[in-house]
Amino acid sequence: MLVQELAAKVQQPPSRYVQPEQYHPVSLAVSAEKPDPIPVIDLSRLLAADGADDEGSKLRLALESWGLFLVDNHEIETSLMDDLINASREFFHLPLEEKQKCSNLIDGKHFQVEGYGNDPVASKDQTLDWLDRLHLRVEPEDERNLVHWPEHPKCFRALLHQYILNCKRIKDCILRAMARALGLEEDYIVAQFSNKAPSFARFNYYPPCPRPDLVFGVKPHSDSGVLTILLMDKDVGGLQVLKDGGDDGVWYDVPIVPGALLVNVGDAVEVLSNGFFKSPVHRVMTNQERERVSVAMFYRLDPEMEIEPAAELVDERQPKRYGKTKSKDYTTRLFETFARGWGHEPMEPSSTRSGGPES
Ligand SMILES: O=C(O)CCC(=O)C(=O)O
Ligand SMILES: [Fe+2]
Repeated sequence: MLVQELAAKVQQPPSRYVQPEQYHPVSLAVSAEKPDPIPVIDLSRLLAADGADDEGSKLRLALESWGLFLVDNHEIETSLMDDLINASREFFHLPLEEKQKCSNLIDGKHFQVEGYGNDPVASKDQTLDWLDRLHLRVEPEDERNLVHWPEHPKCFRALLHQYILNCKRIKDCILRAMARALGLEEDYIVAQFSNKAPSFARFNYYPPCPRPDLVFGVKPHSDSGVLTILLMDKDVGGLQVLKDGGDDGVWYDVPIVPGALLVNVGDAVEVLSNGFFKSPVHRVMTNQERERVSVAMFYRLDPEMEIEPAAELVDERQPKRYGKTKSKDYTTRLFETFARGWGHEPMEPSSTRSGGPES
């Protein structure tokens, strides 16, 4: 059942949405105090940077400590971001029959990654998250499956297309700056993308939830790909990031900064950087009164591509922390661990990490 329909009916979340006690959203430490605030990086200054100046070192520090940062001065018009969020909200507010035209179920039964509906469910023991989604493969452009792209609101497709073009530009700038910050050749990360590398737009819709103390909007996970660019609801927060990993980690609210986008690295960058850059564990809290909408752009490598730490970042002092893995094997492990309840496992040498609801 769609969470939106459920939310309109029930006073209490059904047991399938209630987290086991040890994972209750409130039983984990949350801190409003930030050791160092999540940085806001100015993209135009980053572009001009040569890696040694302020913005480049700010980026490096952000990715070593948080694994994420906010970015402004990115040249996406505020009106485009607002219109896309509004069009997404409008889509989720359409009658069910209209939304079902984009359904992610084939013949009403078999789940496929693209389309509108629930997140995939791997087992009957899986605790479910309080959200619905519209998931679209947006690149390569000639492989777009327009049957899943909403026809209403009328502006939706054009806005999304415009937004994708802008995000691609931002993604490439950031990946180049990241390579510079790691001391690698500027195109090192960009060159890992083949023209078959897929990217996805994921529209998340979180209806109000009667028990934010028991239910997650999205349970803790890390994103498996290379980079995620997130456009957040301007009015309703909920995203939190875990600092310093492991059981002793502390959760911090990601602030809403008007006009800024959130960028986080995924597991693939953690591997390529030999662990210098962290793929952050994050989660989404629900809200009792207000719905929330977000749009995530996920950039992934070609599923057949093998990745491993850059040779330049491995030496006697910094031994290789991850083995060689096929990109698509992340996707498989991602979904298995996420379904088990905690979409992240402590890193071990030569193992891969996994997480992320983006499958
Ligand atoms: O809605 C958000 O703020 C984040 C969602 C998220 O983490 C994801 O879609 O992977
Ligand atoms: Fe995520």
